[in-house]
Amino acid sequence: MRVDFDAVSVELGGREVLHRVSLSVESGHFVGLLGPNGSGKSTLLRTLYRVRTPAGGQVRLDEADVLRMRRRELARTVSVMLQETSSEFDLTVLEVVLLGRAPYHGSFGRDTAVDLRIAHDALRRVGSLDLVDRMVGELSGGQKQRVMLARALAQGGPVLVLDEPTNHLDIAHQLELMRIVGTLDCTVIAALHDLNLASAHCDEVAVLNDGRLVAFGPPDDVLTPDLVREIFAVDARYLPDPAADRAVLAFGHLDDIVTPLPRRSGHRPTG
Ligand SMILES: Nc1ncnc2c1ncn2[C@@H]1O[C@H](COP(=O)(O)OP(=O)(O)OP(=O)(O)O)[C@@H](O)[C@H]1O
Repeated sequence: MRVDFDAVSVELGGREVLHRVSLSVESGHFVGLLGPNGSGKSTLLRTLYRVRTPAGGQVRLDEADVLRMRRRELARTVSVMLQETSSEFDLTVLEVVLLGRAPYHGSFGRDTAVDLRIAHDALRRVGSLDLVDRMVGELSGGQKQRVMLARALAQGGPVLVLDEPTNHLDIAHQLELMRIVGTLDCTVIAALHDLNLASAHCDEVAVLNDGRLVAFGPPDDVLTPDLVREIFAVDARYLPDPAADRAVLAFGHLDDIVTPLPRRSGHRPTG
């Protein structure tokens, strides 16, 4: 399913936090949404699952305006990996993952055998089936995050939205999450902070700065050292990674470049 943000503007607290953002995500593509803190990534994602209503512009799923879709239809179409909230602390892992099946039930619907199978499958895919009977409130940050991915997978829509999905994960689970997401047969939009992770796994990246879209395209075209320097205010350069047959971004403080640190005589190499 194709996702179109068409000149989307959002006002919050009397301030325009998104300014006419236009972005088209092709069906089946994995797009990384990048940008400094406060640049508007979460707000843009929220317009897609209708937690924020644009002051101007339109968000479309194929040709459908999300504001005109029925809530249940939207929930069956856009799966969202949320951060867990305190309301889930008293539920078991299985109960939380089954919440992803709610859009498929009537008001008093019960979980079916199919729902249970889908929930168990989702937990197996994220490597968390062993947690199935644990209370969510007792889990570590990374364990909770994998459970929330399982819930989004159980939701099963053709569009998947992830907001900083890897911030609690150790490096192995970061790579695993990106691998799982990359193999899904759906359109994925993920707010990410790790530029190398985005570069290695996304088809395209979109860069926001101060509520405006400043670049969109394949990661290698977009994430130039100049762009990274300008938008993220850090020094950036590519270093070869022969094992992966690609280059990776390395970062440093801009100040270190402008004003090199004085050499400390005690640490001079000998010999
Ligand atoms: N409820 C709100 N009321 C007023 N301003 C808000 C509200 N929510 C967010 N903002 C502001 O909107 C701007 C964009 O916030 P948003 O959370 O979308 O950024 P982000 O790029 O996701 O940031 P981060 O990387 O820190 O998660 C920020 O300046 C933020 O302070």
